[in-house]
Amino acid sequence: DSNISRYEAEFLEVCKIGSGEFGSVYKCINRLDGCTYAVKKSKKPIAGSVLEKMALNEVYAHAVLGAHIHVVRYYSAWAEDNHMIIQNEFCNGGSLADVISQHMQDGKTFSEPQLKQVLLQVAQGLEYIHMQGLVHLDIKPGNIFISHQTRIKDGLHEIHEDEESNEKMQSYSISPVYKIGDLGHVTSVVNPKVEEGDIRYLPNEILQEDFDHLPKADIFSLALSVYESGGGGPLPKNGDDWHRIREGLLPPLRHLSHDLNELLKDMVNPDPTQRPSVTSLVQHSLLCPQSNV
Ligand SMILES: Cn1cc(CCO)c2c3c(c(-c4ccccc4Cl)cc21)C(=O)NC3=O
Repeated sequence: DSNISRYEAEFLEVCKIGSGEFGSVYKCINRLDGCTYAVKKSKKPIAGSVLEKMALNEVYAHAVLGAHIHVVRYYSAWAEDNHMIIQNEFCNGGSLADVISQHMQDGKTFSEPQLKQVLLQVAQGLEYIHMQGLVHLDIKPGNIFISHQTRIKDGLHEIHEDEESNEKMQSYSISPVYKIGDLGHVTSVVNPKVEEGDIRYLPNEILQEDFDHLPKADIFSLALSVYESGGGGPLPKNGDDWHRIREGLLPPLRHLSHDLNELLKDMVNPDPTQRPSVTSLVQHSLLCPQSNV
């Protein structure tokens, strides 16, 4: 194979923005279009292995899931020098997990209107995924990315922290946009190949290998992601606390309304058929615009 790296040829690597057993993610500027992207480099998985299936799965899912404002946009993927590389939309506001750990440090938390925005926007992204006959299966704060845009006098334009012109521009920031990322566990509802997601956000039926209501597993994980964003974390990985939540016992968050606490409780109902569908969520009176100003 040619020893010129497409990664080096096409991108200027700005900095590493994440790493884990999956590989590393870099903030990169494309030399041709000048735009910023998130580029993940992972060791090329062994041919025929589960990891290879997941890596291909992720690319197939992105390809099917075209463009939706609440799903991180995919641009390209390729293999080079024994690595898999995927180029995605860069979200400049970090992940929901970053915001939660920031809140833990400075003792702050999301307000009710902000939490409703997280719930509504991620539900809209999930509705798009479910409508394609797919499920995410790893919804969690670490996979929900945030994009801040500033609206200048006329039109929208992304802020880049290194852009000194911001203060001169008459710009003001508008509310953040939440986007579902990391499609590595995405599978089809009809012919599921389930790779379990993060145990802290997983409903019990998936652990029991009951895959008859997969879309409702995403609803369960979304509820716990919002619950943790509202200060209900850190969430248990096992033990009695883990099982209590799976029995539907979710201690109410005191600074939130009874209605929002009840909605989150409905979303973690032990019986997946009793949890609201994503369509009923996005139309829920509690989440519609006039109710959360
Ligand atoms: C760790 N990390 C930090 C970020 C930036 C958040 O401000 C990030 C992104 C992505 C991803 C990502 C996740 C899974 C697969 C591929 C990618 Cl590029 C990971 C990211 C992604 O697809 N888009 C991102 O912004």
